[in-house]
Amino acid sequence: MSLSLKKILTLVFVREPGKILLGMKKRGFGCGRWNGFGGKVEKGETILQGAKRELLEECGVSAKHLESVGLINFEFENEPEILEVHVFQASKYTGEPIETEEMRPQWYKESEIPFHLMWPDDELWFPYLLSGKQFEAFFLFRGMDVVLEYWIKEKGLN
Ligand SMILES: Nc1nc(SCCc2ccccc2)c2[nH]cnc2n1
Repeated sequence: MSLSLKKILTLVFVREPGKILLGMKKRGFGCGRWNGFGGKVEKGETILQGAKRELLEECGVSAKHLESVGLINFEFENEPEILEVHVFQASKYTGEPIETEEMRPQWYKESEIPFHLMWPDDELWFPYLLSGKQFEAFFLFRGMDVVLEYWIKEKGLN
């Protein structure tokens, strides 16, 4: 069996009552879509440290404590590398979000999330994120716009 190539990535959502901070990706993977803040986990750092680092680098927000909310595996048809995305949320943080080369931050009301300008899977798992339900999910993509298959499971606290 082939070695499954996994790329470990992070995704962080900053929360205020009734609102969520999204960033417009200005370059690279997912460019042109609103998303959480995140990216690669570097050698020598934990996934949690990587998540905090990316949040700070991408919008200047410093989160002392991140809450783990989900784990999503993304597979793309005919590509060997699976993206394993660790999803977190931050409700305690310091710093006003600022625009960087990577991301343009904007607060959205939870009732006005711009799903048409986000990855097509997001509207499927956002209800878990917004309701604070921990979840695991899998999405098989054809290209960047079509979800061929998926599942989402709610996770009890271990
Ligand atoms: N919401 C969402 N995010 C991603 S990639 C998130 C991880 C990442 C990757 C690269 C730079 C920064 C952050 C997705 N891929 C396929 N559907 C998706 N949905």
